[in-house]
Amino acid sequence: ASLVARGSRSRIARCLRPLSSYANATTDVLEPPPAQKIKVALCQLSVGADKQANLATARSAIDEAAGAGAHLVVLPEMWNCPYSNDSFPVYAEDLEGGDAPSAAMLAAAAAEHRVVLVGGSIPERSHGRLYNTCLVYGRDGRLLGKHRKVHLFDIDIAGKITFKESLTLSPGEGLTVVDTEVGRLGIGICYDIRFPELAMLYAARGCQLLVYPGAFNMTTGPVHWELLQRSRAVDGQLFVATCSPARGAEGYLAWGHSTAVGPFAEILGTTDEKPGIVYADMDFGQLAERRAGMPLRQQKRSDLYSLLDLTR
Ligand SMILES: O=C(O)CCC(=O)C(=O)O
Repeated sequence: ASLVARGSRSRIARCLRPLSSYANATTDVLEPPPAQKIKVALCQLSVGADKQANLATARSAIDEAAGAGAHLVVLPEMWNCPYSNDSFPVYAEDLEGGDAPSAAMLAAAAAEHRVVLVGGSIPERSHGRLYNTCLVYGRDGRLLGKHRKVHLFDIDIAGKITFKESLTLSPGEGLTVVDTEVGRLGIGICYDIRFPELAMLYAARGCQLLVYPGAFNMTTGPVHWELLQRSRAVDGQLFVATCSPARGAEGYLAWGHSTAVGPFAEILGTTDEKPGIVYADMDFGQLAERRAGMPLRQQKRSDLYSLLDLTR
């Protein structure tokens, strides 16, 4: 009953559908939009306690990236606030409530520079709950998509790192595929990258590039960050981009290493832990080439296994 009260009625109803009714849900692979060649900028930003300063830092990075000819600009996870459960409620913005300076800055910057902007993530307040939310803007500054992190970062690795986003945040309830002027994007936030089914559903829906704003840490970053990106790219035969905050001197220490990966798992651009912008050229025409050379989609044994898209 409490679940229903929290607004999950439709989700429960969906779960009660007989499995057989999903049978064809993921076999219909959507064709991607026409292939484009784009320049992507991943802005690895310094983030501190001063929200105004964080906004100014983000704005000047977008300006710089656009000035360098980027068509798609990406910001990090939680770029307007320190990454901590104490900070999320304090820095959160109500996107429908009219007082959302971070969102306003993103919309204005996208429109002014005529770039597609994947605005990292910020804490969002909505109807008494908090979400870790990514806003995607088109070249006219219009909001094209909103992804609320669906897999919350709740881990406890003894003696290394404990974090529990669910203490303050609620999970999103949907997948986010966004058709933009630069191509079809699938959006995930940080921990979402650990779930291959999400990425494979995005691939099935014709996404050309998966974008994950993220802030891995000093324990999982060195071992998993690049591995996960290259895995998602090679499984889905598509492009992957991640964007992290730069590493600060205290508090949550982000791994950094914002990276762009091609559909053969090749690293197209990466960096260390310091602030900076990573540029990568992506030719979405390569997707057809890679998929023709290694026709994994046709070779799948759908008679033995399949991925169910429960959102359809
Ligand atoms: O998956 C990890 O190791 C890190 C994830 C994370 O930092 C996050 O989801 O914010």
